Amino acid sequence: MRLEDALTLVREVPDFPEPGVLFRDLSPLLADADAFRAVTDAFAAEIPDGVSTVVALEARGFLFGAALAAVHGFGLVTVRKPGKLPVVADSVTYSLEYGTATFELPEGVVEPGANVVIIDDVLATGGTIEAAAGLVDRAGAKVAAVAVVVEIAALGGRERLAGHNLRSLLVV
Ligand SMILES: O=P(O)(O)OC[C@H]1O[C@H](OP(=O)(O)OP(=O)(O)O)[C@H](O)[C@@H]1O
Ligand SMILES: Nc1ncnc2[nH]cnc12
Repeated sequence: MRLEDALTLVREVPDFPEPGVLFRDLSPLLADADAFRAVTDAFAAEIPDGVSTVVALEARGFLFGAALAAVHGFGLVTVRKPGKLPVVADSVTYSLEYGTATFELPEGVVEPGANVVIIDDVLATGGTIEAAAGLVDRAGAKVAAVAVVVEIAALGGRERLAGHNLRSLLVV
């Protein structure tokens, strides 16, 4: 399936999870095997040479990050919401379009000096990815690229992540 056809499966849901938010729901895209594969392959084409590791962000970033890592041969690091990891290297609290959250990085899985790519489903304000990039940076690794399926341009995430190599498959 062509990437542009796969991306037509992103669904818009008004007023979720709170009034005023237009939620971009990737469930229909994930449910279509050809579309999911097209997105996974499109991500792979965006990864710079020298990247060893995919850093995937809980929860929806896990889906795309794990598929990319498994199909295209990268290690996978999961950045998790609090209370899930038995051994935590570092944590950060951040705000996103509709609230605040905390991320934790597992101990001993980000190699200092490694080149990593951060994968998530949606870039909105950029708070989530900025927080994850901070964890990677403090672990001594390099964020070689950041890639998302959907970038919501009006929310300014790209500006907030200035200086990062940001790749978006769909800008809305
Ligand atoms: O650019 P931002 O304004 O930071 O928002 C983007 C983040 O919001 C969503 O995650 P959410 O925390 O809702 O969690 P989920 O993936 O666990 O559903 C989405 O998956 C991104 O991670
Ligand atoms: N509008 C939105 N749709 C889906 N995920 C989001 N994360 C933050 N804002 C979002």
